[in-house]
Amino acid sequence: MQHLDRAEPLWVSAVALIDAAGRVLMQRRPLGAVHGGLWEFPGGKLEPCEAPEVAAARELQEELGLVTAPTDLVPAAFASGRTDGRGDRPLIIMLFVCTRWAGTPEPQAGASVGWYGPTQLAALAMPPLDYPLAEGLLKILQASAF
Ligand SMILES: Nc1nc2c([nH]c(=O)n2[C@@H]2O[C@H](COP(=O)(O)OP(=O)(O)OP(=O)(O)O)[C@@H](O)[C@H]2O)c(=O)[nH]1
Repeated sequence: MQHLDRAEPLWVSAVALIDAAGRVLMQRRPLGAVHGGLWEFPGGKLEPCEAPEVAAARELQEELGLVTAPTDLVPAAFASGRTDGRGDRPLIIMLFVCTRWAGTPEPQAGASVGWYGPTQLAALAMPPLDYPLAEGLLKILQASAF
């Protein structure tokens, strides 16, 4: 009999911004934060009753000052695990691909961003669930014309 987990999952939306050269924007978490210094896809937690695409667009605006339309966010991959740091609950991260946005990424204090090609992306140090997300993304990028 499987153990029933009664903790509410934490739902997170994340975005792979792809530029004209096929590079992916990654964000480095501030040192001292949970997963400090690691590279992740920009994004964040869904607010109550918020649709994943809407959360993803909101997080891009809040974290990087970028404007995107939720309709320009294409579902690409998801990863499931458990939260690290504070608490221990199921964690589900939904990754979208986006090739159209307005603005130049401006990371918040302590964070930084970089554009990475597929080989570089695979070699970055990331939080645990960003690895399967990156793997899923790279398969999609290989198979498509993004
Ligand atoms: N991207 C990513 N986030 C993870 C992983 N594991 C894990 O617990 N998280 C947590 O998922 C949450 C992502 O939401 P967020 O991006 O809005 O969080 P945040 O940096 O503002 O930090 P916060 O939790 O202090 O508000 C964070 O609490 C982060 O620590 C993982 O493998 N990848």
